[in-house]
Amino acid sequence: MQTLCVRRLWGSGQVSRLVKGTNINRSAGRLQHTKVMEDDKPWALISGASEPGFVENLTPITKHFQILCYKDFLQNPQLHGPKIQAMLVWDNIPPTDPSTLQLLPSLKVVANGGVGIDHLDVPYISSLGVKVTNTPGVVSNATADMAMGLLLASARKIVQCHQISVDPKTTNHKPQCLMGVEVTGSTMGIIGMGHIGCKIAQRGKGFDMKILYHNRNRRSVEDEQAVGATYCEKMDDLLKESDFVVLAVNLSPETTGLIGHSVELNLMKPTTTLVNISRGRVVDQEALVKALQSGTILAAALDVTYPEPLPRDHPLLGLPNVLITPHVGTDTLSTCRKIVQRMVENAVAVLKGHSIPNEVKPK
Ligand SMILES: O=C(O)[C@H](O)CO
Repeated sequence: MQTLCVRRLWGSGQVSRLVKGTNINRSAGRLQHTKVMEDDKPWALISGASEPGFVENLTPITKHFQILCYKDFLQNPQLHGPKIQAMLVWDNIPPTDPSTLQLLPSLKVVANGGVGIDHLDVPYISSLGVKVTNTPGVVSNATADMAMGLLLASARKIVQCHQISVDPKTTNHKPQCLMGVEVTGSTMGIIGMGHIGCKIAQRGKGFDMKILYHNRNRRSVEDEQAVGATYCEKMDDLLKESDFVVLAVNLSPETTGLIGHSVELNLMKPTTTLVNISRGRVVDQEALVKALQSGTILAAALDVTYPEPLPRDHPLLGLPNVLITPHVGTDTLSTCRKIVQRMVENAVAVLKGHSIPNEVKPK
């Protein structure tokens, strides 16, 4: 039996009626859960692993779109075809493989929620005449906060401190192994000085840190002064000097495996902590495991890995000097609201032929 489950429009309370032109037989008597507005709003397909309704409830998407979740779309071939004009990509889960795109002949925009678009094949999507957009800027503060959170938590062993504090079997609440690393006055090397990198630098300044950075292109002197960061033309110099190396680059063919064993990890000091809030593949993970096991570097604090999540038997999970979070850099309610808002603005701009706030062009 086929079940139709177009997402319920929150608060609408309206009589069910399918948008005209959608070829679904109402007489099947399975539409009692389907609330669809009686208007001509374009349909948007939404991907993601969040709980049903999560994204739609962050901001009033339904003012602009009739929303259809990807699972429902897959299960209901009646919904394939020309209705859907926008795809809203959430959680970096992109249903943009060629076979899915074939089912969406009227698609005009793939609007990504987030700045990283490494999960999208932009040249291919663009070759179909479909625009791609992302949400830079709005993610930066939350991601920079997370970088500092990971850095501090790793340096001051906050997770271990918590575990010992709540362990009913503990007799020694302040063992020496909880001794931390001083953050104030240390040196932070930021690789990737885009919007997020700059925000991390500003935060580092608040901790009286010396800030070094390496970037494809040197920032202007004004930018450097504004964030108080010193440029290292050679990444090696940054790696040798930093107490905390923070990765804030986009994932691209040039940055894949940027931090590997034979050179980069070996250049770091045995007292250095690696913080990654960019993408897991920027680091050669096997090399990282070896470097952490052998004491080549002190610790790693990772919001991103590959894959995500790691298999439960992955060696990184068993190391005492690793702190891992599940790619939550942008996950605050207010930032997620801003992301969805921007996704929608981008998608609406494409459909209305207006200037697009954040178009991503194929390289
Ligand atoms: O790219 C981003 O903005 C975040 O990692 C969320 O995907």
